[in-house]
Amino acid sequence: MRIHAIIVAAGSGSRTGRKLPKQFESLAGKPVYRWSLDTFLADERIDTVCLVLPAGHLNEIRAETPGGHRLSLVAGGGERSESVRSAVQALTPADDDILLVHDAARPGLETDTITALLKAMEIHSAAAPALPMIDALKRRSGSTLETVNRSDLYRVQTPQAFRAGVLASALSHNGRNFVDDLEAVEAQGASAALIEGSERLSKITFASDFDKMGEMMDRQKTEFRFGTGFDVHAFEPGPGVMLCGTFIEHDARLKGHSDADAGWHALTDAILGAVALGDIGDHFPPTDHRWKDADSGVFLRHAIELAREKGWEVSHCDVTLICESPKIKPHRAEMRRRTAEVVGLALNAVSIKATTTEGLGFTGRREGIAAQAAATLRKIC
Ligand SMILES: Nc1ccn([C@@H]2O[C@H](COP(=O)(O)OP(=O)(O)OP(=O)(O)O)[C@@H](O)[C@H]2O)c(=O)n1
Ligand SMILES: C[C@](O)(CO)[C@H](O)COP(=O)(O)O
Repeated sequence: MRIHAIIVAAGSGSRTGRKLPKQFESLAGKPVYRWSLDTFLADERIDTVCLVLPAGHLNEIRAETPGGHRLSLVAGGGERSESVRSAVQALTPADDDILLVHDAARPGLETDTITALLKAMEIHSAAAPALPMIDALKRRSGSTLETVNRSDLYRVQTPQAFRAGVLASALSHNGRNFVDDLEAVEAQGASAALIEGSERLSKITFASDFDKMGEMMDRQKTEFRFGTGFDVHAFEPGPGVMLCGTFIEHDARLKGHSDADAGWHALTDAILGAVALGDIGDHFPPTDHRWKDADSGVFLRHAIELAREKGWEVSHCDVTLICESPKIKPHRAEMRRRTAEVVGLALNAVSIKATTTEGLGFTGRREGIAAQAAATLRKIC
């Protein structure tokens, strides 16, 4: 089963009263159509994206749109339903594939909506985001008004999700233009779910909608992740230990392939854990001679760089060192300073703590040191 996104962007946007079709106007830094295109392309669950354009814009948009083999561009028709038909024909999906049909004029698409639609599609053959009616509804009849019961009425948005076989047959058996794609399958009695829509998903229809939508797109969303790490190193004879980038004179050193800095190893794992990129051993195997006696700052910086490549920044960390000796407190300020420097954080976002295990276990018997760490990472979406 494959998942295909169709973005219809072949309309003329006549109701805006502007010359350029609304989907090509710039909004909060990029063309309107690019917002949902980028959201679909960034989503690894989506196998292919089909962007439907006015025939006259195909070459220009092809030149300025990245997307590789997952993106195809198709010429649309005179009505919205014709544009959807062109995309379905070009994609040739299998009957049980999922199609997500979306208006380019709704730039505020978020991944959460795609997730909710795909969940609904586990039991339904169609699904769409919808909002309840919040204003009173009236029907005019001559000079009098009649109140309409709004309890079962909804404003339906896009993307609208379908089993491809259901939508393809509904569109091919009826050549007319539908208000939306759900209308095409409603006549066939398909089971349809409504998931929670949002104001951010509103459509740009009139010129006045640009300002409202631009403000919403400017309001960026911050996503947070939290990771944890744990590490242990045994003592062996030596002049002292390296912990959180700080050398502490002691009657033993920590045994390890690298400098055995258990504090920074736990922190490295917390960062890798937050972004689900495996663990320190995957990236720096103890069998690799390059890491013999290595400064653990190299591991920490590498984890931060890997997270950064995926758009994540470390915003806080908290390390707990577990040992009877050496005493950590006199070195805590230096450990925080070194950690803040390497991770690129303000001092007040770096916590280093220490505890004993009250003489119990291997740390209590002074056989080694354990460390655990937590890290918060944030991403501006
Ligand atoms: N022949 C058409 C008509 C519309 N659409 C797309 O369908 C979406 C929703 O339609 P609507 O808001 O009605 O767009 P327009 O038809 O362009 O607007 P207008 O009715 O004001 O001309 C838009 O992304 C639009 O580009 C399309 O791909 N092909
Ligand atoms: C497809 C649609 O956006 C779903 O809400 C809506 O039906 C389009 O209507 P319009 O009259 O073409 O704007």
